[in-house]
Amino acid sequence: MLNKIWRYSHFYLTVFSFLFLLLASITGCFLAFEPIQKKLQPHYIENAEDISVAQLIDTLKNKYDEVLDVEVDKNYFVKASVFSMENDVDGQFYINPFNGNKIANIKAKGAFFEFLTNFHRSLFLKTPGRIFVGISCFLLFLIAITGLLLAIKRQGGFWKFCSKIINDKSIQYNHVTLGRLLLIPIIILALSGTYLSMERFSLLPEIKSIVTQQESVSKQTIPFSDFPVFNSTTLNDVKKIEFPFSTDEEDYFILYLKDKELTIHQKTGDIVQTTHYPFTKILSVLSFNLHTGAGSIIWSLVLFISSLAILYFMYSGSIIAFKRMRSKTKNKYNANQAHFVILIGSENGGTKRLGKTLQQSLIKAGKKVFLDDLNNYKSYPNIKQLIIITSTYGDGEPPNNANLFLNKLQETEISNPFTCHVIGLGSLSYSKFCEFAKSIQNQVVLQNQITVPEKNPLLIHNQNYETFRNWVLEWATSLNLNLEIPKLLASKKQKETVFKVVEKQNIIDDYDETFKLTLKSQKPRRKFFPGDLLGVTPPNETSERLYSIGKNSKGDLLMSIKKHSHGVCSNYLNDLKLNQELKVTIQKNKAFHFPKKSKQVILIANGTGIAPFLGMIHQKTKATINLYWGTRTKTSEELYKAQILEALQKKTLQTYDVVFSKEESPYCYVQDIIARDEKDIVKTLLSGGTIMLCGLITMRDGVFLLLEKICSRNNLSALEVYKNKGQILTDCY
Ligand SMILES: Cc1cc2nc3c(=O)[nH]c(=O)nc-3n(C[C@H](O)[C@H](O)[C@H](O)COP(=O)(O)O)c2cc1C
Repeated sequence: MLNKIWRYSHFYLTVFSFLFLLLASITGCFLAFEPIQKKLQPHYIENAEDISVAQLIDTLKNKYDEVLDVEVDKNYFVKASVFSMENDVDGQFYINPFNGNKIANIKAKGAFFEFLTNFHRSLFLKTPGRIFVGISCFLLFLIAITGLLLAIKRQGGFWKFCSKIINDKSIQYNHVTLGRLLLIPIIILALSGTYLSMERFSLLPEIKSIVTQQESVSKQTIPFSDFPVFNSTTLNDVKKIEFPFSTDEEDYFILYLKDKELTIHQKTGDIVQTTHYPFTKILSVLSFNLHTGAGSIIWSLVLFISSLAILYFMYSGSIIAFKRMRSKTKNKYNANQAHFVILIGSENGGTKRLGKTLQQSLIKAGKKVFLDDLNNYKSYPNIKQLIIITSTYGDGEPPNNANLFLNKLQETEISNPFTCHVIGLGSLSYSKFCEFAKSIQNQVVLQNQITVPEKNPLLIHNQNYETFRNWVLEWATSLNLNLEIPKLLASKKQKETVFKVVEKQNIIDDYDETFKLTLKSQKPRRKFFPGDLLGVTPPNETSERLYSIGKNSKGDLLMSIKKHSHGVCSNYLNDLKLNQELKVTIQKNKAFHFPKKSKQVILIANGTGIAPFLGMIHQKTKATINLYWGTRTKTSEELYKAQILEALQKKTLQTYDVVFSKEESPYCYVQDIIARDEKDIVKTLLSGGTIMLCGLITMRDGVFLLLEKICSRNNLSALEVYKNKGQILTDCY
């Protein structure tokens, strides 16, 4: 409940103050450079703050006929007002406090910074603007605090707040990590700004200065340079020194320090009056310095980074909020009608996306399905299958919308029996990998009315969609369900690109017809990688077909397609003529890109699944590549032979093994030669190398069976571990 309050407050506070924070942060970024730019001025004298007042007064009295006052600003620039017989050194100007020499005239504040300061303070809206900026500043403080509370919850408690955050490359990771780093400067920025606004509108309590008076006790006249108070005070503490108006004893030195004012007898050097400023005034000076960075380059830089970070938080926060809103649940059937119930445990919406994809596939297959949060679990009168998909947070804890589930599971009476499957999403970087899914599995097996076919839940690392999709397909097959689940998670509509057919080659053998299309990108040129997917929508059709694509050594796009006699898309592509243009989309498929870090890569394909590998074998890489391909006949090999030989010659491909299932040969299927090369497989898995599979699901299942045996025969980890580590990549259909 509390967590919900923090989350909504964090969100709505940001929404209310969005525009003001945006403008204030942008101007703040520039204003942070003002103190830096000041320190780079020629009249900046290093170590000026260490000079004693006695030394400064002595120097000035000797140099000028009369001195009226001296001011020391936040950057320790010293301004003196003097009378002198020499014209050019009369009036007020900057001096070098070491020798009293004039170093620069006083200039008005730069027009640029003047403009920015006014905009930053009031957005040129005068008093209402100042009020809004002040309120936004306070809201920024509340946003920081609610963000802190949310982060503490996410990390699994106050003491774990500072523990390592695992980089799951998500925008949340950047949001939380940066927030943790810059939390304190941002809170200081927000509080000091709020304080200055409160002071401006007289909202601070009125506290009077405390004045204490003393009699001048000594009667002896001593030189200024011997005054104890002048000797013990350096310019570091001084804001202003007013000199006595005349030599009359009733006229005093007034020394304005950061926290008090001293009235000093001009003959004896005794302090005759001390005015202690109230703490509200001292805080005001401190707030000004902290909010503007005055006097410190390092703090100015911290403020600059913090202002930039606020802009980033607004961006990343918007993306996170948008993703959450997009993952809101919509149901076609209600809980009472549903035969299939999908319950989700998700904090940031990733898990919900998978649930929604399954929901849509089931609806397309004509099934009554209901999707909800795990926390809303109740009795479902018509349920047959319950699918629980959940992530894990904190240190093995439930995500926000699932913390009540385990209790509800025990308390809810089940009216009719059903089957339950549990899928866990998590990250292997956490010691308690998918712990919450495991806890659910342990609890559901104890329920009498629930059948749990799997001994263990399916555990998915890094939201690997391919693993999820494969599970769904297997689950659907076990229920005799004809389920279509997209190859890729739905993403935003892709832009269409025009390609031209530059080569087409057909091969017909005794079994089927296969053809290879070479396409050149026309305008707008599109970058693509082998393994990406090409979306083709045949004329008069609405649904897009996706093909894995390769690349030849010239950078042209390669497609390898089997012609189906009634296949609308394969016939459309086969009918394309040379130089004919076609509009397609390219969908990034990062999950099947060539691994950049692996030193050894084994590529396994059957049939037209060789297409993406035709590109990968031409890549410049330090990895050793071994290609295994299974096809039916020697004739079908002719389509790709030239490219494969070229790669072998150029040594971008190290070995190539082909097996023919319909020819006389020692091996029939790719699994057979892989079994022959067991040692290489073991070496690849142990050295962190990658095995990539592309082709038919039946081929994939056969290879997986073999790999499982190889793993257990050689005392390797279970195949699942390598899949989860991303060492086994598949693109199968
Ligand atoms: C702060 C934090 C703590 C996490 N703790 C765990 C954990 O203990 N075990 C685990 O397997 N995954 C953990 N994860 C990973 C998430 O479960 C994983 O990223 C999941 O896919 C997020 O799904 P969602 O977007 O639906 O919330 C953690 C992630 C974060 C950001």
